[in-house]
Amino acid sequence: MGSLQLKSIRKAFGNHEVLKGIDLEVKDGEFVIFVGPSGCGKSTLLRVIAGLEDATSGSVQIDGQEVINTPPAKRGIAMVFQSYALYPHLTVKDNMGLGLKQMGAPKAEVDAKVAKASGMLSLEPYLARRPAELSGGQRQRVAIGRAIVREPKLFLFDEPLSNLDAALRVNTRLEIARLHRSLKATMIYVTHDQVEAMTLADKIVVLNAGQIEQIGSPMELYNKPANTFVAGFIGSPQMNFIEAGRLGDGQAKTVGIRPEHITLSREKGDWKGKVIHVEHLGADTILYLETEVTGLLTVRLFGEHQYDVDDIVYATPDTAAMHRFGADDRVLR
Ligand SMILES: Nc1ncnc2c1ncn2[C@@H]1O[C@H](COP(=O)(O)OP(=O)(O)OP(=O)(O)O)[C@@H](O)[C@H]1O
Repeated sequence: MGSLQLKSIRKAFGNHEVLKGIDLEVKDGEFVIFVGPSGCGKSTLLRVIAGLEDATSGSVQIDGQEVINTPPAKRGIAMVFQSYALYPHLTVKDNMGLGLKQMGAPKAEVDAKVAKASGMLSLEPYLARRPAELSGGQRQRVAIGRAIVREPKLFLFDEPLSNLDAALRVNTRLEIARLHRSLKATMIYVTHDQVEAMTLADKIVVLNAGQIEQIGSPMELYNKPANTFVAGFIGSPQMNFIEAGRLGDGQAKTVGIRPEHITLSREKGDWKGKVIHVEHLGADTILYLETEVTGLLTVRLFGEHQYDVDDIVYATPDTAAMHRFGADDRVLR
């Protein structure tokens, strides 16, 4: 079991209120990811859940039990940090088993659980090494293994892949997804990386300036953003925002259209413009246009295209995929 309930969590450092009333329900077995711009309070919220930071007010319940006054070690959680936080003088095996050993578990149990976790993470060849003799990816797997060995109710990950190179990030991401499936554990994960959030999460929590902007599955946030903040934050390249009046829409303030929901033609279309930059990414091409109606417009075309800087083109949006936002920046349905 590992459900989590946060009620009205507030946290201030001096006069600076970093969390402004967070309410959140995480079900047993869910994978929940916190995203948001730098400084919005993601890590602070994770640390409040872990008990590494005291909330100024509010309630944290794990499996229905209030833990706000419970020390971190007694909350039944395990945290994996970006910096691995391994003991340099201990071997991989001892790093992984230390938590259980300190809790007084018998040696045979510690050995069995370390063997099982190291099997899941393909760490068997490295058990006798010390952290300095491992690559970054291997160290992060040891940190994850150490969390698994403790069989926590909740796994908390604070940007665990940020120190890894691109290829290793992908591998380790797959490994975390696989672990989540096999352990059926509750995981809460902080990241800057959109791809990680979209691919790993059952539920994404978008935070902004200490408040939740929207909670939803990755595709809900992509297809039905509640406001311009979420619309602009989820999706890369970013959604285009156009002043609604320019499109003759008197009711909305802003119209949003994703770069992949626009087609281009050299002959005809809705918005005439000039190509100002082209990015060939292999599987797709990103074009930046300047059009009279929309101003700067980003267009994403699948495959390779022969458009060049200074070409005159016509862009046509898929009107069914447009998002309309009102004066308060909330979506109009
Ligand atoms: N111990 C502290 N003392 C004072 N201010 C703090 C402390 N820890 C965090 N803050 C401030 O709280 C705010 C939120 O920080 P937090 O680390 O939670 O953000 P974040 O969303 O995780 O950012 P990033 O993505 O850059 O890691 C920031 O303005 C930060 O400067």
